[in-house]
Amino acid sequence: MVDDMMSFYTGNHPGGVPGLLPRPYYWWEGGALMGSLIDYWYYTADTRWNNVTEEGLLFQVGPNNDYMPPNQTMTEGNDDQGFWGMAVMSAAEHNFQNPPDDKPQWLALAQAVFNTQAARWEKKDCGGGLRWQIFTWNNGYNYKNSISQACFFNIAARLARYTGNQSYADWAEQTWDWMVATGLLDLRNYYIYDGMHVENCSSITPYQWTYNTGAFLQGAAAMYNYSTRAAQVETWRERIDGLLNGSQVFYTGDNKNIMTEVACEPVDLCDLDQQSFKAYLSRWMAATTKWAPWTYGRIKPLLESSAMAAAATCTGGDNGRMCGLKWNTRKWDGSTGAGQQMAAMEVVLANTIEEARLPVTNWTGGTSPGDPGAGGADVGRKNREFPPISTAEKAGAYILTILAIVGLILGSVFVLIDENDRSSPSERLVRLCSAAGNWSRGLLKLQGQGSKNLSLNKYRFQCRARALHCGPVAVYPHKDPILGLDAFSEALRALKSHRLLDFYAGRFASYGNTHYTIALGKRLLMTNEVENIKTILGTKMDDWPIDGPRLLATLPVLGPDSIFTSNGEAWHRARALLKPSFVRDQVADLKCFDRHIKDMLAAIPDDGTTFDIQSVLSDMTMDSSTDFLLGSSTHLLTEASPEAQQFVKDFEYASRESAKKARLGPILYHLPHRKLKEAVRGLREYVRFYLRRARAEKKSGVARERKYVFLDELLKANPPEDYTIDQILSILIAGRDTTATAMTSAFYFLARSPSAVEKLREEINSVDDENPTWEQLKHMKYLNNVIKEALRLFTPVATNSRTANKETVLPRGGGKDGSQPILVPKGMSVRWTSHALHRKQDVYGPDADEFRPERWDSDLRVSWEYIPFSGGPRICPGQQFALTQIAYTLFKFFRMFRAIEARDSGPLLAQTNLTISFPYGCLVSVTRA
Ligand code: HEM
Repeated sequence: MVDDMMSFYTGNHPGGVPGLLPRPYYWWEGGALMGSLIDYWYYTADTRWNNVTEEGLLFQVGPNNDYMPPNQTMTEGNDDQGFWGMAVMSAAEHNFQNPPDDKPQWLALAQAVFNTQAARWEKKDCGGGLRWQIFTWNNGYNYKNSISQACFFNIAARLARYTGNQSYADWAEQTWDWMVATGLLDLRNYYIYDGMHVENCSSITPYQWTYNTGAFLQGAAAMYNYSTRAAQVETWRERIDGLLNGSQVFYTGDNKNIMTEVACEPVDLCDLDQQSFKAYLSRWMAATTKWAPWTYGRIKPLLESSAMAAAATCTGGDNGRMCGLKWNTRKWDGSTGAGQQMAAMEVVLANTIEEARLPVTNWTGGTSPGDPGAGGADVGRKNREFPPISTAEKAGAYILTILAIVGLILGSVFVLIDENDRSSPSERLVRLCSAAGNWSRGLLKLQGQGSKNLSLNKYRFQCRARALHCGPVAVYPHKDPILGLDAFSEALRALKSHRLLDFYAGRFASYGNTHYTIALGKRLLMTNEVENIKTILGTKMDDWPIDGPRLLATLPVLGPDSIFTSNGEAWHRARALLKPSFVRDQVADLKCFDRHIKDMLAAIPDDGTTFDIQSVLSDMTMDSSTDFLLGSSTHLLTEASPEAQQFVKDFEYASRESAKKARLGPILYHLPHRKLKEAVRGLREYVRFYLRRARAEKKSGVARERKYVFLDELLKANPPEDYTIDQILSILIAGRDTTATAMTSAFYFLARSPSAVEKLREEINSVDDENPTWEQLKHMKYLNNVIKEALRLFTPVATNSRTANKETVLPRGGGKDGSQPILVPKGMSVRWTSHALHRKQDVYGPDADEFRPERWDSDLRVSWEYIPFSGGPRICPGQQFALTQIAYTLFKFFRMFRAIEARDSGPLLAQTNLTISFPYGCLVSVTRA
């Protein structure tokens, strides 16, 4: 096992650096590996690796013999230094071969680490503790994490035991007390949480790692062993038992006895660092039994079951012996690494702890010379020795400066790049991304590299995700490392060429059903997962209000109080007001509609001339909508008044421009748009005129020509005038273009499918009445299949979005394969495309892109996989109204015409605004029956 572990080590190869694991492993893990080598020798007495170990431990001490080598200070944290300190402490305790006299000695090195860290104890923020990072300029300086305290506590306690010096014990006590006082160590369950930012000491990052518990456990055992006063002995005994109770959280499996890195293993998100953590819990649990012997009966069975499970995973790699990460699967999980090998080896060796020697002290055979004053210089804490800055780094720094300014212009962030800041471009990049928050790079890059040496501040979210066992999606569909410019310009090109829906579909195919994308420097989560859409629209609707892009696209026209733009109470009020107006009587009243159909049919050339059917259908839906809503049609198909023509012009302009504005993003969105404002004012005044007329007629008791007018129904509740206008315009926006698009796409497909037309006509002609009733239409199966299929393939609301109003979880998209839950941060907008959803081959079969109305005759069962009218509480209230109109139009059309022929070739391109429309129309010709 040791040889397999050492197959990752290159420090003893020609050109290798002693003590270091090769990149991408961090420096600290070299120290941890040295600790494993000392353990290996301690348990087995095999000395083969001792010289390599000694060489590695001595090579990394740095010029002041305190494990602060200048080339590591860029990222060195107290915990990193601590791991080297604990390794040399083990060397002293096990009487590992002592270095030559002219070299620093193990115990003195451990004391140097302790001294430098004790000097860093800082009371100002959070009342004490060590910061994670040592240097003010490093990310993570403002974070106080448990592992930094754990390493310090562990070394202090062991030094107290080894040297008998009470001042070490005092520091250990103080560290323990501070951990408890801050809540990082929760005495109710002895859970140890990750850490906290000094800006808010009460906001604790709540995930738990095995190594924190392990380091405190062994330290507590050292304190127990060191203590002489009965009360103190009893206190530490209690604490050890408490920590052992708390450690139970790390054991999973049927019998809860297999060690597991629970914050990352189940979701396949353990980074390179975390892959090794179980090595340390194993190491320190075993060591605990030496100083707190009563724990043996409890610890040994856990080590045994874990070792057996770990060994069962060691069947991988080219040699068939490499160990995996997930012990509780009892088979190799396909992963290999130094961490996996260290962990498996340590847990197996730990099982022989009973036979192993007791660690020594100064009085019980310890031979390592100490130096209580070592490490006092603590160089680097205030001054850093910089590696020379290269030309490439300078160039990188300039680029990043420019990008930072671009970030400001785009309204995202500005990262001040200080002339004296000598950090490398990649460090700056990381800082830029972290400050940007919304920018893509932060989470992604660091997730790949392991985030240990980088600020947890920027990973707070990722860490939360781990803690909650829901991994972030790992795929970012842009190549540009910073702004995602190429993805953005590709999307813009697709939008301009009316292929945005294909572009989205391509992204889903390439990057999975849930992935992040970039729009104007802001991250946006794309999802095509049925479960996620159901959660957003249904089960967790309250977490997902209309906001972000979806809101911006309608706000200029509708204002914040309409049914289409409001949320919460305001939305409930608007919905309650409108819902009764969608009554069955009105839906089934086809008389109002019949008039406009007749106008439309009369406007169609029946001499074989090519015409754009979308145009006549749009006119018809505007005429019928205004008639139904206001009691007065625009009569676009016959003799529209100049006011009506202006109204329609304003309506179309305002819809188009507000959609465009939404695409500019939240900053540029606020630029004034005078023409849009004027168009909106015109729209509202037009509706206001009819509203006042309806009020006046109501007052004077003038009878309506038609029995049902939507406005009359609304006025029964006597809402304020502008509020009523908001709602009327909402329905116009919601109902007009959607219905026109649904009809256009039905004709588009029928014009290309003579057999479907034949079948449809057969069904239509089987009805005796010229004017079918609502019930008759409902019973026409093929007709309804045609409509369903058209709504599937070109669903009018092709994309939609919502924005999380709190940190929340979606069921799918996290983890390596996207099958795990995913944590979504507050403020993140999530977009789905019903267009892509409706064409999923796993739901609709390999011919999902084809128009085949018959598919609805089969046993195709869909629920959230088919959502042309959305779903959940905000489901379209106009659904029956729209379906009836479409069915009636098709019925009347095919009673009059026996054939429809496509007069354009090429794919049907879609312009994507709030609803889709066909930018080049839909050219057809017809033949009279
Ligand atoms: C084929 C035609 C139609 C389709 C495909 C359709 C689709 C939709 C969709 C997908 C939504 C949800 C939008 C969102 O939550 O962001 C919606 C909402 C809505 N639709 Fe429709 N719709 C159609 C016709 C109509 C008609 C004819 C009316 C009214 C006469 C109407 C009134 C509404 C209203 C008021 C809402 C907002 C509901 C709410 O937020 O509570 N729709 N529609």
